[in-house]
Amino acid sequence: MELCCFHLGGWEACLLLVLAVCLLLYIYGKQPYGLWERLGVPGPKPSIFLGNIPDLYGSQTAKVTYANWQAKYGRTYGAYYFRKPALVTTDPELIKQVLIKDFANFRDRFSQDDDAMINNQVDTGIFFTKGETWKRIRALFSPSFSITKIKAMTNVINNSAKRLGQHVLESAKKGVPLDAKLLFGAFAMDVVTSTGFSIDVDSLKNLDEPFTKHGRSLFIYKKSIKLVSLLGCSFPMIARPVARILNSGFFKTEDMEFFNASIRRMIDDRRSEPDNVKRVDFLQLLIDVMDRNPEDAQTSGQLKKEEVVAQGIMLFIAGYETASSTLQFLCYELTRHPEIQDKLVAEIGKVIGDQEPSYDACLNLKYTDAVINETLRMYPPLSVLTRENEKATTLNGISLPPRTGIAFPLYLLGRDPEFWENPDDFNPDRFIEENDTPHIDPFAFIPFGAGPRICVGMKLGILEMKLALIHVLQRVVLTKATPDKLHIIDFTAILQPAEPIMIHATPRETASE
Ligand code: HEM
Repeated sequence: MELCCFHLGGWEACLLLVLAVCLLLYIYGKQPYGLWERLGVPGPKPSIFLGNIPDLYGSQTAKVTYANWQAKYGRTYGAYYFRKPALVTTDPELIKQVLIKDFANFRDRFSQDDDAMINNQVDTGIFFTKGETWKRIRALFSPSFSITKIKAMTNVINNSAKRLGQHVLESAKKGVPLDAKLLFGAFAMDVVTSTGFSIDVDSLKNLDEPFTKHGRSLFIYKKSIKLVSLLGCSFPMIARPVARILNSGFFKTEDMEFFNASIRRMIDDRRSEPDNVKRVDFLQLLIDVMDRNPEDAQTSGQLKKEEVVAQGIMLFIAGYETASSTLQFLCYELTRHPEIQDKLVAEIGKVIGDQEPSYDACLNLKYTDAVINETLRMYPPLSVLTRENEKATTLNGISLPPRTGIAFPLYLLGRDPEFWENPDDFNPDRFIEENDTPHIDPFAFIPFGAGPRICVGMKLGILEMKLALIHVLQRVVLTKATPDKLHIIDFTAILQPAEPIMIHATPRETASE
C-alpha cells in the first residue's frame, strides 16, 4: 500500500487501518452528546456510545438512578438514552403540556432510530407506530374498547375470574402458597385469549399451554437479548438491517412467530366460516374493520392483514404484563394491611353480595378503585412514560430540536413527597374524595398515561382487576406473602419484583366454590 511517500509493510498498514477505525468509532461514539451542554440544561455526563444507559440499566435500578439525578439536577434535566437526547421531567405542568396542550407535536413515543429493534411482526402495533399511521390505527382500534364492547365481554372475563378464585381456594385448602405473578399472569392471559380471540385456554390448569408460555416469556429478557438491544441502540444503522434479516429484535423471535402464526391462522379460519358464527371479541372487531376495504388499507383508512396481526400481538404485550403485575403487588400489600383487606371485602360484600358482578356494579366499587389506584401509584407497571416532538419546539424555555425524547419517570413521581404525604405508605384513603385528603395533582398520577394517547385498554384493565379481586377475596383471606422486603427491578421500564412474590391464603369461612 502506498500512502504519500511512505511505503508501508503489511502490519503497518493494518495498524493504520485499526487506528483510523478507532478514531472514526471514537468520533461516532462521542458525536451526539453536545446538545444539553449547548442549551445550558443540566444533566448527568454521558458515556461514549451508550449515553446515560449504564447508569439506568447497570448495577443499580433505573428508579434509584432517576431519584439520584433528580436530587442532583432538579425536576427537569437532560440525559441521553444511547445516542438520543431526552429531557427528563417530573414537573406536572410540563407533563400536562406535553401530553395534552401540545399533543399535536408530541404524538409519538420516544424511540431509538425508528425502533430499529422492534420485531417485524409487531412494528405496526399501535404502541410502536407514529404520526399519521398511529392516528389511523388508533381511530380504528379504539372503538373496540368502548364501554358497550367491554360490557359485552364482562361475562367472559367473569368466567376467567371465577376460575381464578376457585384455583386460589383449592390451593388455600391444601395450604400451598402461590406464585403471584404466575397466578395473575395465567388469569391475564385467559382474559386476553378469551376477550381477544374467543379461545378458552385455562392457563391456570396448564401453565405450559403455548399461549401462556409465550405470553410469560415476552417479558423475560435473556442476557443475549439485553446485549443485542444494547448493540442495536448504539449502532442502529447496522442493527436494523441485521435484525430484519435475522427476523429478530427486542422480543424473542420464537414468541413473535408463535403469536404471528396463531393469529394469522385464526383470521384465515374465521374467513372460511359462515357469517352467522361471528364471535364477540377483539379479533373479530379488527377483522370487520379490515374487511370493509381490504385492498386499499392505507388510503381508505382501514387495516391491512399484517396490521390486524400486529394489533392482536399488542393485546398480549399490553394486556398480560400490566394487569398481572398490578394484581401481584396489590395482593402483596393486602397481606401487609389486613385492615385494608377487610374494608375491601366489606365493600365487595355490600355492592356485589352473592350476585354475578356486572360492569355497572363494578363501577360502584369505590374503595376497590382506591386500592387499585394506590397500587398503581406505588407500582406503576410501566415505570417511565415517553414522548418525542415531531417539530422543533420550546418547552420550559428550552429549544428542543425535532425528535428529542421526553421521559416521565412515573415510579419516582408516585413516590415524590412533594405530591404524596408519606409516599412509601400504602394508604388507599388518599384516593377517597370525601375524606379530608389533600388535593391530588392529576399529572402527578398517570399510571395509564394521559391525553389522546392514553392506554386504550384502561377500562378493560380496571374491570378485569376488580373481577379478579372479587372472586379471590370472596373465597380466601390473603394471610402472608414473601419476600419480607420487596426489591424492585425495572429493566426497560417494566416494574418487576426481583424475587417472585409468594402468597399464602386460607379459605374464607363463607367461601363458596
Ligand atoms: C393495569 C393495567 C394497565 C396499565 C397500568 C396500563 C398502562 C399503560 C400505559 C402507561 C400506556 C402508555 C400511555 C401513554 O403513553 O400515555 C399504555 C398504553 C397502551 N395500553 Fe395499557 N395498561 C394496562 C392495561 C391494558 C390492557 C388490559 C390493554 C389491552 C388489552 C392495554 C392496551 C394498551 C395499548 C394498546 C396501549 C397503546 C396505546 C397507544 O399507543 O395509542 N393496556 N398502557
